Amino acid sequence: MKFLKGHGTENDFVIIPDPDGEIDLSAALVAEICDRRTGLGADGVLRVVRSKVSPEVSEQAGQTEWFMDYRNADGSMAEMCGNGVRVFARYLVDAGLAEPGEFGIATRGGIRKVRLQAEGDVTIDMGRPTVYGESVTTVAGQEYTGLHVDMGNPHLACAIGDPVVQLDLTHQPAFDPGVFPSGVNIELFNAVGPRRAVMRVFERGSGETRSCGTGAVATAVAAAHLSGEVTGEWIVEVAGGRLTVTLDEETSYLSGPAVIVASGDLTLAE
Ligand SMILES: N[C@@H](CCC[C@H](N)C(=O)O)C(=O)O
Repeated sequence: MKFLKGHGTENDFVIIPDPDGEIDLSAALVAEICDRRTGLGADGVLRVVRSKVSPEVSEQAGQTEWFMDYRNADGSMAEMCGNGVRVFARYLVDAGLAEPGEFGIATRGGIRKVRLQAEGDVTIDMGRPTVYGESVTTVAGQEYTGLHVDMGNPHLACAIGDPVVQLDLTHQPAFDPGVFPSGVNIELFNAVGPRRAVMRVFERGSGETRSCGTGAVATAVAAAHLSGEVTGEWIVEVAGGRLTVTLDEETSYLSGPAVIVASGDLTLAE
């Protein structure tokens, strides 16, 4: 099996090209690949498959050539992955499978339009965030209130008073399963100035990661709600770098670096 490794602000992925949809990617195989000690190690897997051979996105096939089949490190499927789409787009362009410029990528959460050149940052139109009410989470015994934001996948973005760098995010934060029956990605952030936030994230299916694109947009939405200025540009600083989120009346955009760092052949041990 051919593979590549890439990351977007250190949210890292194993990319598996499977244009004709021939690989049976079981949850166990994904978990094995993503294991950081016994596998290649990654926050998730991006299977690159043509939309027309992917029954899950058959209604998007007329508009997009490629489907990002995203899996979390534990093998579970997710609807969307913002950094994943950016790395996926970088792979398509580097591999000559898409032209630099603008094109759409199919995801379980719908089509996402990307914009990129041969080099440099990758920008995605992330769609209009859906904002629900407040909900609570408990992190290391401390309860925090946040905003439930849907980016295609579920988020709870919490502005907290404690410095996020000091949080113990080793364990799964508690959340209300009545509000999030399929689990949730939890962002904790400090608003550190006008239109700037420092964020940490505990991702559903992957644990704490060094960045999360959908989480960065959810954080900007929650921070913007608190500030009262619901449109404009936000810088979201994460452990792995810096993302720019732009909110307007209609939609949201996510920009940042996305790079491919390695490639090889993967032979599975017996
Ligand atoms: N890291 C991603 C989000 C990946 C999916 C998430 N863990 C979920 O289960 O919803 C991003 O960059 O958005």
